[in-house]
Amino acid sequence: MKALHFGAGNIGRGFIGLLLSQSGYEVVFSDVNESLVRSLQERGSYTVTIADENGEHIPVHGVRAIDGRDLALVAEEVATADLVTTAVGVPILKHIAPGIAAGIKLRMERGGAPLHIIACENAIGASTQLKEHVMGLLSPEEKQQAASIAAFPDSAVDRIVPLQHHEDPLAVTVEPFYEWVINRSQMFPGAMEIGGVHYVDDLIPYIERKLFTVNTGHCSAAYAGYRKGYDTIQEAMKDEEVVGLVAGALQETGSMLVHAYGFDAAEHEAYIRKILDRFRNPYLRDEVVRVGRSPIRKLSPDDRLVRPALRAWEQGGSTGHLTKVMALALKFDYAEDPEAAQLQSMIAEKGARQAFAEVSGLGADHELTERVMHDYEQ
Ligand SMILES: NC(=O)c1ccc[n+]([C@@H]2O[C@H](COP(=O)([O-])OP(=O)(O)OC[C@H]3O[C@@H](n4cnc5c(N)ncnc54)[C@H](O)[C@@H]3O)[C@@H](O)[C@H]2O)c1
Ligand SMILES: O=P(O)(O)OC[C@@H](O)[C@@H](O)[C@H](O)[C@H](O)CO
Repeated sequence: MKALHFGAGNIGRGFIGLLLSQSGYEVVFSDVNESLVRSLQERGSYTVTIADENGEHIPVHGVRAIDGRDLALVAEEVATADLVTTAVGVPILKHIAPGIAAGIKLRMERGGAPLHIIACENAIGASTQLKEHVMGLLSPEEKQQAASIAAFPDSAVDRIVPLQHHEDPLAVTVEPFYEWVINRSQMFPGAMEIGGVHYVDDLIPYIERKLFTVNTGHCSAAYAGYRKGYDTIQEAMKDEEVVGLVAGALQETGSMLVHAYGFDAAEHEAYIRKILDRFRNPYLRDEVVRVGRSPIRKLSPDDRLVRPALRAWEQGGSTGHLTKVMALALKFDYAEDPEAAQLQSMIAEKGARQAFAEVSGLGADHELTERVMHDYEQ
């Protein structure tokens, strides 16, 4: 069995590639980073280290890599794969769509077997977004035929993999915890399941619980930590003021999630506590600028801040910590992050209120915008 995985970066090598290899797949990475592709081609293996007291090294053997810019090569791999996965970042999905569309066409010409294409990105409905990009490149007839040969089940992935700073460019250190949940109801019936993956019939509660707890909490620590001059999440989580903000934001999203999905309140509390401990993992060094990266995406309507805050507000719940985090996101002026730079230019040009209204999709005079602006001024 062969899995083609787009994105040989941190989560690609440290989570998806590792798990697929352990499940018996030959893993082929497609990436546009030339030196990364060359190293993988030369070595055909890499090592994942688990960030805990044992520091286990897990070798991943028998991997291949291809240049993601070579459309014909990508299409050939898609046409002959048993599974396609991605971890490239949501904005990149449209750029990998042409190779996938060309591969599906080849597969249809050759009468190939049905294929699952799974985006492992931090977003609600990422595979569905990828499907729209891919289908947009096919003719109406091809689209109809493609529906019976390619399915795009949505998924939720959870494993903290920081930026890597090793001498070995392929080495990757990951936290021990991992969770990969896939929406079975979007799969072809009777399809083979991947070992170590949790399959569910309704993904929405899982992806929202993950995104609005792990990622809301994570970016709260990042934006507060950045403001206070900390380099890492681990340093920020030693500051009681930061922890108070993170925990407060997670109480707000937690009440909203328990109310919306009927999660057991005590179990959700335990889930939050475990996540706070994961952020504190002393064997990891996770930079605040990675976790806070792309603040425009993180402040967008369906992402980890605006969506849970709006839903909590609609339910009559508290949002005071979430609005503070959004104000801190507006203050994330890390010049090397292109979205942070763009957001700061928007703020300089139009003012913070208008910039926030545009990126969040909330009106300039929405009550939540008022609260964010109040926190921003403070
Ligand atoms: N790192 C984490 O802790 C983590 C955890 C869960 C989910 N995610 C999600 O996984 C995705 C990737 O995150 P990451 O931290 O691994 O980032 P990363 O930057 O380490 O990896 C992304 C990889 O995609 C490659 N890429 C870019 N354009 C490409 C293209 N056109 N074709 C093929 N490859 C291309 C890059 O060269 C890079 O190697 C993001 O959506 C992120 O939100 C990350
Ligand atoms: O990848 P992003 O930019 O959406 O979010 C940054 C981190 O919060 C994220 O990568 C987490 O480490 C990951 O989602 C944990 O599962």
